[in-house]
Amino acid sequence: MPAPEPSPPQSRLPAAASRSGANADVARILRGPSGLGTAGLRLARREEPPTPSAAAEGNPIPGLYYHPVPEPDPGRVAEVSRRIKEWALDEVDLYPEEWEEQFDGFSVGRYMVACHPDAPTVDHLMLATRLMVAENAVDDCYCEDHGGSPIGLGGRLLLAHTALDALHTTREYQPRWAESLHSDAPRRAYRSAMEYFVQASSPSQADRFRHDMARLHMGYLAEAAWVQTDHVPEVWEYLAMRQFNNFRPCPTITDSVGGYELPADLHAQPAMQRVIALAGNATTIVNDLYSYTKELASPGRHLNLPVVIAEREGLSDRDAYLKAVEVHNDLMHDFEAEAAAVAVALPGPTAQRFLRGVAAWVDGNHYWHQTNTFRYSLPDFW
Ligand SMILES: CC(C)=CCC/C(C)=C(\C)COP(=O)(O)OP(=O)(O)O
Ligand SMILES: [Mg+2]
Repeated sequence: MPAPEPSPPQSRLPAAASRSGANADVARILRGPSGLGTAGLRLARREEPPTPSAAAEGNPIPGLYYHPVPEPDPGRVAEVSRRIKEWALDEVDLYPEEWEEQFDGFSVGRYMVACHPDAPTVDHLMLATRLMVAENAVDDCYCEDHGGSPIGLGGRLLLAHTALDALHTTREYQPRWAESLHSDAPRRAYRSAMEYFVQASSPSQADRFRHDMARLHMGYLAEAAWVQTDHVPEVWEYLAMRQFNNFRPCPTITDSVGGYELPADLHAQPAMQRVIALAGNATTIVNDLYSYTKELASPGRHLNLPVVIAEREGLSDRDAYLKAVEVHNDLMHDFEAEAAAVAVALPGPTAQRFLRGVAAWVDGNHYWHQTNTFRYSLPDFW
C-alpha cells in the first residue's frame, strides 16, 4: 500500500485572516494600526504615511503583489553607507579597488535602512548591514560572480561556517583554525560581522542565526550540485532548494536589529516557522524575478524560477516569467494570511512586533530590488 501523502503543514491557529475580506486586518497587524494616536505603534520611524517616494527609481514588475515603503531616511542611509565602507576597507579588507563600483552600486545602506525601519540606532542597523555584506561576499567569492565555483564549494563553505559556529578542538589544532578565519575575505567578513552580532544579541538569537546560516549553506550546496551535473530540477524541487538558498537569515534578525528579543519558544512555534519560511520564500522569488535578465546574461545556465518553469513545464520565457510572478503572489498572500493568524494567536507585543518586523523586511527587500537599477533591469515582456 502506498504511504499516505504528507499533508502540507497548516497553521493550527485560528484562520483569522482567510484571504477574502481580511485585507484590513492584515494591514493593521503587519503594518501597524492607523488613526488618531496610533503613530507610536507603527514600525516606521518617521511620521509620513507609507506612500511610494517620488525619488524611487526603477519600475515594479507589472502584476507583482507588493507594498510600497517610504523612502528610507537619507541621513541614516548616508551614515550606514559611510560606516560599512570603513568596515569593509579598514576592518576586513573585503575587496580590491576594482570592485569598488560594484560595492557602492549594491547600495547596502539603502537596503538595510529600508528593511529595518524600527532599528533604534545606526549601531543596530550596522549589525544587519555587516552580515548582509558578509553573506554576499561568500555568495560572490565562493559560489558566483567573483571567482566562485561549484567545485570544492562544500569544503569552502564548511570552513567559512566555522567563523559563525566556532571549532572546539584540541590545543594543538585550535591556532591553525583561528588563523584560517583571517585567510580570505569571506571568512574575515563572517568572523567580524558575527563577533559584532554576538556582542549585541542573546545566546539564543545568535544560535537562531547560526541555524539559519546552516540552512543557507545547505541550499548553496544543492544548487551547486545541480549546476555541476547540469541538472534542471522539477519546479517543486527548485522551490525546495530556494527555501534554503534564501534571504531567511536577514528577516529573522529583525528583533536583534530592533533591540528586543522574540523568545525562543515563540520563534520555534510551527506556525511562526511557517510564517518565516513563507516570508523568506516570497523575498527570494522577488530576487529571481528582478535578477532574471542579469542571470540570463551570465555565463552558462543560471537557475531561477522562470527558467525552471520554462524548461520543466514547456512554457515560453514570457509565460514562465508570468507564472513565476503568480507563484510569488501566492506566497505573499499566504505569508500575510498566516502572519495575521499568528498575530491573533500570540497577541503579546513582542510576537506582534516581530511579525511586523518580518513584514517590513519583505517590503524593504522589494523596494531595494525595484530601485536597484545599477544591478537589475526588467525583461521586455509587457
Ligand atoms: C543575503 C543573503 C542571506 C543571501 C543569501 C542568498 C542569496 C544570495 C540570495 C537570496 C540572492 O540570490 P542571488 O544569488 O540570485 O542574488 P543576485 O540575483 O545575484 O542578486
Ligand atoms: Mg538572483
